[in-house]
Amino acid sequence: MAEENANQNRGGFTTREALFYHETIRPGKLEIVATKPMTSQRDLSLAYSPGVAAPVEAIAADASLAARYTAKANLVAVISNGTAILGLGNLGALASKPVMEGKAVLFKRFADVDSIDIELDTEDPEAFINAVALMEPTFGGINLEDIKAPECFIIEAALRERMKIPVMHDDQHGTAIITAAGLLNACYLTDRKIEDVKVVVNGAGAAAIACTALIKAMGVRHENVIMCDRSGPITPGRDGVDQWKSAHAVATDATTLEEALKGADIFLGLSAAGALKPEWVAEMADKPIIFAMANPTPEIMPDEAKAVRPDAIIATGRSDFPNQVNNVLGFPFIFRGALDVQATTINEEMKVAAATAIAELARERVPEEVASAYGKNQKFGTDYIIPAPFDPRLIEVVSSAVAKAAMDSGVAKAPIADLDEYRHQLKSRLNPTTAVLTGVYNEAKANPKRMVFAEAEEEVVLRAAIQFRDFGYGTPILVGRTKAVMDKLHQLSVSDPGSFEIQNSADSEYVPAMVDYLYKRLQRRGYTERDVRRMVNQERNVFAALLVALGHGDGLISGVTRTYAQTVREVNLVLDKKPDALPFGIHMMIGKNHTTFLADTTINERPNSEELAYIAKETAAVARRMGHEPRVAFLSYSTFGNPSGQWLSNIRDAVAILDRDGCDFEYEGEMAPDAALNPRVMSLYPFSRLSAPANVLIMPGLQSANLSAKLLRELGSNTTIGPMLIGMEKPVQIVPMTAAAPDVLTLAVLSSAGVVG
Ligand SMILES: NC(=O)C1=CN([C@@H]2O[C@H](COP(=O)(O)OP(=O)(O)OC[C@H]3O[C@@H](n4cnc5c(N)ncnc54)[C@H](OP(=O)(O)O)[C@@H]3O)[C@@H](O)[C@H]2O)C=CC1
Ligand SMILES: CC(=O)C(=O)O
Ligand SMILES: [Mg+2]
Repeated sequence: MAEENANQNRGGFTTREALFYHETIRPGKLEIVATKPMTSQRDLSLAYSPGVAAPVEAIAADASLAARYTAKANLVAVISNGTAILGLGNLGALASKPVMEGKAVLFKRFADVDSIDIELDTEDPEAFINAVALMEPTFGGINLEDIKAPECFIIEAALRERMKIPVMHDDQHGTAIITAAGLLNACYLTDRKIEDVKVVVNGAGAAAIACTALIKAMGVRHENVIMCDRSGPITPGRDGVDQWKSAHAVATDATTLEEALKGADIFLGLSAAGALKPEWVAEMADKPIIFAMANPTPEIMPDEAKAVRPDAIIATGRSDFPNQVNNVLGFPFIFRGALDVQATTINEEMKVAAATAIAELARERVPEEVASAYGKNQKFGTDYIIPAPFDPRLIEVVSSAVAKAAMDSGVAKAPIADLDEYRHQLKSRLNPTTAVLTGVYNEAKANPKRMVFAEAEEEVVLRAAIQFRDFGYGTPILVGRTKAVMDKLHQLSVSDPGSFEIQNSADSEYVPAMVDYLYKRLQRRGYTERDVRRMVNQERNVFAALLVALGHGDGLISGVTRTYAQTVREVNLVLDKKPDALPFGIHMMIGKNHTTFLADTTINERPNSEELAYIAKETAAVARRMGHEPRVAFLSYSTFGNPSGQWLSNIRDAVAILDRDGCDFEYEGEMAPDAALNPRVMSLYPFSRLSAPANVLIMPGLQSANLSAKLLRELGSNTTIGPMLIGMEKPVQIVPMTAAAPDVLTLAVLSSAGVVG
């Protein structure tokens, strides 16, 4: 690779970096992961011979059981012959593999659809059709990709006819759905009526023809669309025009793309890099809408278009510019919905439902995860006409709309009875935290509290506070300098900043009472009134805790500007622990199939047996409040005395205390983590009182607890929530200094729902 090629800028990275990405870790972007254990002779017998005969016979007797006993129902093939790889042209089946692997990964990442790429080395439609049709037993759906027109039309129509599973050529229909959604919103933003817009489509291939058909079905008038191919506008009777292009022929005086664009409202580019010149854009109507969707290089770069038409709305197919109009927003979610109802096809109703759902979603407030991922505030407008691919709402909203449309139009073999429950499952599918925390969120909403956000000048905290209010969890009280907080609220495009309660120690009416209260509390602990006044005025944790102590707020959240220990110290100046309580910390680890609670991860360095027993009981209670039947393991390096050691008696005594107290949950110890968590190791100890792997792990000391929590956060694949502080007289939560807004929000909600505290 010549050095200048290696360093070619490809939009924020070089050719070398893109190649390294594909080469490193292991070549390519995909691997297959088994869903069942395969570690013992028994596993082998079950998975393969003789066990596998059971599902074989069942499926032979009833084909529908393939959905139950195999991966078929959630498996989609991404199939290409490489004749139209993005906008790079016909580079052959093998060269298309990186794109197809990529699409397979996107299926998994965005919609938990298992997917595999298949590249077929043929340009003969008949051979292609036969090869794909024969694969019907393997897959739940077929996503055709990057097959050029007009062969793609013949191939897709034949396969839809022959196969009883959904077949969709993504470059046609996936693209059309997203384009329609984007155009609806762009027209809305520029006050255009869909039936009046004048559109020039550049390109007359797979994507262009399908997009044009769909926007016409949604109201754009046939005579208002001029479609151009490499030879210019397609007019009735023009030579060399096939049946698919001629369906969009219109009479026009324009003989070139340039002429066609004069006065046009919309340019829809599904052609090739650089096909649109800035000087032609200059001739378009006011507030022109420019969708330059060729990949990887658009028909015109956004800055070139903006330079001549600052009033334009511009979209491309790329992730590195605003308004990514790309079928990645569609195909994962469309297939998710289709698979979930076992749709026999993807019909027009399902496509229109998807387009409408995506368009409507863009008009709603953008969630924090998206704002964090994109590093800026996104709000419906000319630079945000369509949701971003990382928007976690897409799966819920688009897939459920598609599933419903499939049911309503009679193509669902397995209709869903409870669509609300289905939406909930969709949400949880990618984010197990959602499933675990939904009950807590609902509890918070049912009984909204006033939560003091002690560090409201910090953006992560402010974002969390805004969501706390907007999602109806309660009322945030923002502690900070009034102007600094107001400026940040404006920067975050909050429409009603004046409606937030801001508490500023410089002018709060509560200060005299606070000083009075705190002085009484601290005067015999070495503090003068002047010390106290200074702390109230200058220490935001002290001021915030006083708001709670004096009843102006129900709970407190802090931690991003001070270390954990310092924040605890400042809060303790004002608030006590609960009588007879031992404050401690819990980390919650949420994995795909299990949730585990770890304690004490923050406060007590060497808990004695009474303290360990207390921590176990309280952590079990938190687990239960969060809907998990607790199974407590007291962890150690030793399992039931082996190896022996001098640190074990504490743990044994803690178990004896639970025996004495007659607890209503399972507990056991001392045990090493494998004896607590791994069923095979557990089976070596048939006398153990744990009926299943433990989900509450009581650690022997702060060192091991804190290290484990942090190691799991850094090295494990689980989502970590916490530390959650237990045992304070008022709900107080202290987040890590590295917390992002969703972490702050989660702890605020857990606290306000009374689940922890
Ligand atoms: N953003 C997105 O989500 C998507 C973008 N695309 C992009 O759309 C483009 C076309 O893809 P696809 O439809 O699958 O490919 P096809 O091969 O089916 O179609 C290509 C079309 O583009 C036309 N074309 C090529 N160069 C020019 C040019 N300079 N001026 C006018 N027309 C031109 C061809 O004209 P002719 O018929 O005369 O050969 C043909 O009609 C690609 O760049 C692709 O990356 C596609 C799908 C999704
Ligand atoms: C995005 C896509 O599918 C394409 O450019 O072909
Ligand atoms: Mg494509």
